[in-house]
Amino acid sequence: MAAHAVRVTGLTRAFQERTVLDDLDLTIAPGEFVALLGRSGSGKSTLLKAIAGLDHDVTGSGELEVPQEVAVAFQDSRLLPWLRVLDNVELGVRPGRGRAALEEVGLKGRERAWPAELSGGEQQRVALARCLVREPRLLLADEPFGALDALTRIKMHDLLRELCAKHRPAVLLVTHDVDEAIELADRVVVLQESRIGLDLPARDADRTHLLSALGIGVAA
Ligand SMILES: Nc1ncnc2c1ncn2[C@@H]1O[C@H](COP(=O)(O)OP(=O)(O)OP(=O)(O)O)[C@@H](O)[C@H]1O
Repeated sequence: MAAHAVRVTGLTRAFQERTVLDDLDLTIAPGEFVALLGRSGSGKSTLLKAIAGLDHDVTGSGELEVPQEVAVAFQDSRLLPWLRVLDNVELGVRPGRGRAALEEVGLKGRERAWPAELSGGEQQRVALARCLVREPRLLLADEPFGALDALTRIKMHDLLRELCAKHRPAVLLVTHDVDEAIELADRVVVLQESRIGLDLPARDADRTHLLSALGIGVAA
């Protein structure tokens, strides 16, 4: 097995005059779950897109090593409205594995539904199933639960934890939610001033410390 699921060295990305990522390094081990925090506009999505291979304008002395089997989940499920749930899940992959994946995310029986007939949480479950059928070695998730209500979010946390324990992909989860990061991840990293400023095991991560790293003061 490869020594790492992601290895980024010297990654730089600028938009016009503004350098968003500057000579950034990040390594993720196989099976490791990393939560990426950072202030709004700090470059979290930019980093995720670069790792996903969706950004061809990254520059610098950058070296990007990412496995072939990558799946990406976004805040909106990005399901195609004209395809039924099962066809969305199996889009671009060999048919046949979608039913099992839908069962894994608790949507057995909804294969023939249209995306518009599903709730937001159910649509995110379909998006997770779509990731699962790809058997990813790396799952990149950009605020996948950001638009969900609190209760649905808790259920999705449980589901993601369960799926990760079973399939063991490496995960890079972009989130605004410090508690979500500590709860789900093995390791928490914070983007600060265009680089990884803070990098620590989730078990050592302290809520107040992380909030202050994000520039959010907490009253004692
Ligand atoms: N295509 C683009 N063109 C110009 N500027 C961009 C582009 N994409 C991102 N940026 C800028 O880069 C910076 C980082 O954006 P990014 O979306 O990565 O931040 P983020 O940390 O994910 O923010 P948020 O938490 O608010 O989603 C922002 O200032 C944004 O305006």
